[in-house]
Amino acid sequence: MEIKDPRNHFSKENGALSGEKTSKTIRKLKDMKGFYEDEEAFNKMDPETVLYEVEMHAPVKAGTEGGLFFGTSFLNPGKVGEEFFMTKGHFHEIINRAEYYWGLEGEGVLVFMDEDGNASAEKVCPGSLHFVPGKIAHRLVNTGDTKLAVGACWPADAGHQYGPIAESGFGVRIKEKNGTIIAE
Ligand SMILES: O=P(O)(O)OC[C@H]1O[C@H](O)[C@H](O)[C@@H](O)[C@@H]1O
Ligand SMILES: [Fe+2]
Repeated sequence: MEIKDPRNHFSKENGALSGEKTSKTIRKLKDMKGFYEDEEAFNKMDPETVLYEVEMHAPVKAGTEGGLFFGTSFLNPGKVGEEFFMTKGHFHEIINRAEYYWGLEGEGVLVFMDEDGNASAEKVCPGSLHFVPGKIAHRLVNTGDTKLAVGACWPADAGHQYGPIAESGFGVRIKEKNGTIIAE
């Protein structure tokens, strides 16, 4: 029997993916209307500004029970007003589905929120490991001056539920005030 070469690779430095069945999603400022607090600052910025990119390895179809997806998110550094660049954030469509995140490069914060709107936050750094339990919304924030790269692995049938976040946010925003990173 032939021992084959691996079909996929990820960069040990920043998690960049290569190989079969990988895809890339780009999210720009214009995709996040209503997500940031300072609408005046938002409207002054170039809507084509790239906020983050997600590379994904999807060996099975979305919705496959028992399947897994593997991805790396790359968040650019920057702010809208005082608020750091962040992902949209989501609950899973099948809400009890959990997920792992791990920090690869850069500095950030992972914000969690339960179904009652109670929020909490953890620092993300190279080598940090984060378990996101089911029924918990999650959002990544880049609090550094460099790109934040974070790996993730989640069930292929988890799906994304953005509605509740678009409506009422996470109850907490990660900002820089007087040179300090705060959650308020
Ligand atoms: O979907 P967003 O909230 O914009 O986050 C961007 C992406 O971040 C991680 O890689 C998640 O595991 C993905 O499922 C998610 O799509
Ligand atoms: Fe998720």
